[in-house]
Amino acid sequence: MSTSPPDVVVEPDAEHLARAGAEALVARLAAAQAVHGTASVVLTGGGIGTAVLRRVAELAAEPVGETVDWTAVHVWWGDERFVPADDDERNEKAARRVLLDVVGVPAERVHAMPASDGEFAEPEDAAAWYAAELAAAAPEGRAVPRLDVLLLGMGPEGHVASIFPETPAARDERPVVAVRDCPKPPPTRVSLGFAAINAAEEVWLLVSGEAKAPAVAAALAEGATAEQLPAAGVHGVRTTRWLLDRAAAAGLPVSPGQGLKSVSARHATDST
Ligand SMILES: O=C1O[C@H](COP(=O)(O)O)[C@@H](O)[C@H](O)[C@H]1O
Repeated sequence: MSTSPPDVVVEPDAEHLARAGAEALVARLAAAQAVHGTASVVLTGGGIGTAVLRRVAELAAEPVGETVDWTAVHVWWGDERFVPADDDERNEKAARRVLLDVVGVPAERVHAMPASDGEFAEPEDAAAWYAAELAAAAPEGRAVPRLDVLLLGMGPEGHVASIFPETPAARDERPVVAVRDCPKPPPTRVSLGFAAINAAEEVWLLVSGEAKAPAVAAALAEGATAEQLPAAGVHGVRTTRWLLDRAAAAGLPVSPGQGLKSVSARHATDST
């Protein structure tokens, strides 16, 4: 499938990145609601991903944030740690605390991945259930519903969601996969696979810090396969956007504006 080249947005530091990401997300959700009545977002865990959600919650109290009707937003997750529901490692727990409970997304629109102390004892069963949830929300014959924005963090080795390099998840063609023996703790997880991630309208990778600069550069260069470097294997149907701070962008071969397509998040507009 041919996809347009990624946009690359570089902000001075993590704080500006979180602010820019939050502003862009609010604008995107508002635009999707203007067209469809509802919007859908796929959340990520991680440091900068959670910082963006915190900034979105702060924006919600400002006029610009009021452009989103949070009762009409569907929330999904890109990956989750298969631990008890109240474990601090849960991506869901952080998202609820910093954003969802603050802005009041209705429970029926919050599509959390199962926890290990819930209905399913095995992550494979949890993954199959989440795949069925996605399919139930999708149009006939499709595996996933319209996902307006899918947020991803990235690890220093290039993992996205819980797809780690050279692991079974990186070779799995199912929309949702169970992850065991994850190189980063906790070891048991559930993750969207490439098939679901790459069905999203827009995929935004939020990356901060110099430790991630080599993987950012490798993912944006030609050559790496998705199995070797999962971040290189993700893209949106319409848009793929890398939101970086200067430290994470340090390994890019050319500075934005001199070869890479560079846009300001503030000016990222919806063309739905
Ligand atoms: O384990 C995970 O890590 C990534 C990146 O986290 P970060 O703290 O290095 O930004 C995150 O995107 C993913 O959702 C999470 O489960």
